[in-house]
Amino acid sequence: MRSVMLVGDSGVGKTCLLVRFKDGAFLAGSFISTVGIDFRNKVLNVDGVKVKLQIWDTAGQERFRSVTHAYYRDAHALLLLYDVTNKASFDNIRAWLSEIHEYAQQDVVLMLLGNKADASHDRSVRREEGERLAKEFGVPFMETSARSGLNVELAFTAIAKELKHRSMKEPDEPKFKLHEYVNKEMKTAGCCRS
Ligand SMILES: Nc1nc2c(ncn2[C@@H]2O[C@H](COP(=O)(O)OP(=O)(O)OP(=O)(O)O)[C@@H](O)[C@H]2O)c(=O)[nH]1
Repeated sequence: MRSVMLVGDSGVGKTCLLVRFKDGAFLAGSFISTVGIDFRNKVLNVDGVKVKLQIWDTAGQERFRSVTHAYYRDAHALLLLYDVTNKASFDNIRAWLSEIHEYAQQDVVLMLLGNKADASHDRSVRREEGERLAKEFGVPFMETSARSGLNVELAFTAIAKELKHRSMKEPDEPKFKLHEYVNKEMKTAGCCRS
């Protein structure tokens, strides 16, 4: 079982992203903030191998930070989210990265996601800004939408591929490079993969 944690400000869409991935649906209706931490399991078939993901949905609210800090250490991968319609959530990414640096394992698999890419009218963070920040910190990046499904499957599959590769360590197998995989997928998909 590989453990993946969703982190980022309150309201960026962590719960919705997980529900979209797990159930293929958008959690419409009023926003119910996560209290503390919650998890869902999902088994993925990665190149013919079953990869079990335990996906932790953390509360973004400041008052739950001490609860979530305790879980960082056990995470094999982190999906760090901001909301493209909320500039403050983007500006906070630097603070999230230093928190990750402090509490997570050094070799944790990390990916930055700009969520709510569907909300083009309310957008306040351009894709290029997300790309630039991700490049500065050397992490793979993609925009997602829990509402439309854009890149949701891809984000989790990319993480699962990397985790599978790390756990197998077969010397004959060519090294999987998460960065290259994401870049290639983004290029083929163009702007609008769902
Ligand atoms: N347009 C749009 N709205 C979204 C998307 N994802 C989430 N939302 C909305 O954003 C709000 C917050 O979503 P949540 O998934 O509950 O946010 P969260 O990050 O889990 O918040 P906390 O639990 O407080 O940390 C809800 O009203 C969702 O309907 C998306 O991809 N597009």
